[in-house]
Amino acid sequence: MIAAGTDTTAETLEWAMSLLLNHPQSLQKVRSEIELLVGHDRRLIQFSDLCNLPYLHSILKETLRLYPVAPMLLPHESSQDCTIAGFHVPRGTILFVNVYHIHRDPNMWEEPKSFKPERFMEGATTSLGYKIMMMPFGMGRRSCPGEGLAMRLMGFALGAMIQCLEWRRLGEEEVDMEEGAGMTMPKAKPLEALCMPRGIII
Ligand code: HEM
Repeated sequence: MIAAGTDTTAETLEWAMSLLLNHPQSLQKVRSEIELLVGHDRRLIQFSDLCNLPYLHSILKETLRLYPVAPMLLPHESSQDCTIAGFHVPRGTILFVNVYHIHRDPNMWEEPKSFKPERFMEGATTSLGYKIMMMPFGMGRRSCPGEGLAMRLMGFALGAMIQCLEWRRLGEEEVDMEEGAGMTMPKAKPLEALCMPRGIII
């Protein structure tokens, strides 16, 4: 449980912050959302604020779409013979679901490789993919039991990092977004960035 809940959330936050550093307009937009809700009275965001921060939530979803930390989910074994998309799958076959590919399928997603948190905002005109092809936590009875906890924890952590700290890239160059190897999908190069305390915590 500890292993399943630590690398996954930490790596997703690293991907999210890397994406935000490469998309400063999204970083500014989410900061404005937080400030509009919390005000400037030095109050740290709380868990109860999360349901009123839809853009923050959309950033996490878009991060999990582009960089699902379990890109092939976990191996499953077919309990009986079945046919999937015309392929015969005998009982006892080990199956992987390539979520990384599904999340970037151009038949399902508009501009699949672009970072566009807006696609997850309510009322946005989204493609079919949004509703049925988003599965960073798996699907069905063996899907991740930590999903609710993970989304709240990551929302709070990312929100607090944005609220309390000013973030900058090391230079003009964009943050390298290459994926590394591993069962969970780490960044090939760990994120290095500059951060400074904002007025709210001084
Ligand atoms: C970004 C955060 C996380 C992601 C993306 C994630 C993703 C996943 C995925 C894809 C699976 C396998 C589902 C399948 O094979 O169909 C899984 C299983 C699991 N996850 Fe998570 N997870 C996250 C956080 C957490 C947290 C915070 C916990 C608990 C504290 C947790 C506990 C578990 C456990 C116990 C399983 C195994 C469930 C089973 O075998 O039935 N996960 N997770």
